[in-house]
Amino acid sequence: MNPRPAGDGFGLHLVTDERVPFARLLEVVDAAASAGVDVVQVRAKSASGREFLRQARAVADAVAGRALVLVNDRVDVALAARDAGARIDGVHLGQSDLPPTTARRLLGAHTVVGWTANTPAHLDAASAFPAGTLDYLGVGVIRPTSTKPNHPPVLGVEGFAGLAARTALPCIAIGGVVDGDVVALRDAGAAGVAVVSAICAADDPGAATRAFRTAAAFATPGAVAAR
Ligand SMILES: Cc1ncc(COP(=O)(O)OP(=O)(O)O)c(N)n1
Ligand SMILES: Cc1nc(C(=O)O)sc1CCOP(=O)(O)O
Ligand SMILES: [Mg+2]
Repeated sequence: MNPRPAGDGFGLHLVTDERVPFARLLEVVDAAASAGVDVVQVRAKSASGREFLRQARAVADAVAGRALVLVNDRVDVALAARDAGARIDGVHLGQSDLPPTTARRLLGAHTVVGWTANTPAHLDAASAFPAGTLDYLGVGVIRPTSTKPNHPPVLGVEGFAGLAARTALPCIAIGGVVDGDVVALRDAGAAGVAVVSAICAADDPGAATRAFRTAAAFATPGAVAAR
């Protein structure tokens, strides 16, 4: 089960920003879902398990089936939110979270499991998992970003391309990405982009989402050939 791309075939992931007051964040999620975001990932690094569960359920309610909803880091929170009736489509796991093989077993085949891969060794480890373990890789950072303190080294578009070339898995570019990067990242092999600030900090998150969608449409192979 791959993260469902929009009609232009380019995946747009919104990762929630815990710096934004939660009521505003739900407005952002609603606007982005209306404007065609493909995936909303609930990220709440400093929340308790109980608070993270509350946020995951509320985000899933706000999305209301218009995009996939993933939980960052916490398989237990994804399971608990599902148990409470929320539509949770999967998880995004980092290198220090539960192994993707465990997540796959616990969450089942019809669940999205994404994994962070920032180095050649991570890419090779991703390829070594049994087929069907992972749906996509998050690869970054493209640029320095204040959203993730102590983020991994900056790859730039060229560094991203080098990592993406090592795997057949879809690679989602993350870290400092803006809509003006979409064409270059797609040309570099990105199956999509994941953004926090570019949508969450925008005055008009719907317009910000549409700017990514428009850029992705211009970056489709057909549109490139037609230019
Ligand atoms: C799509 C996507 N890619 C990478 C990440 C980073 O995940 P992780 O390495 O677990 O870091 P945190 O987000 O937990 O700080 C991501 N969240 N999404
Ligand atoms: C959550 C996250 N993970 C990253 C990684 O490279 O693993 S970069 C990042 C933050 C992305 O936020 P923004 O779009 O505001 O730069
Ligand atoms: Mg993580």
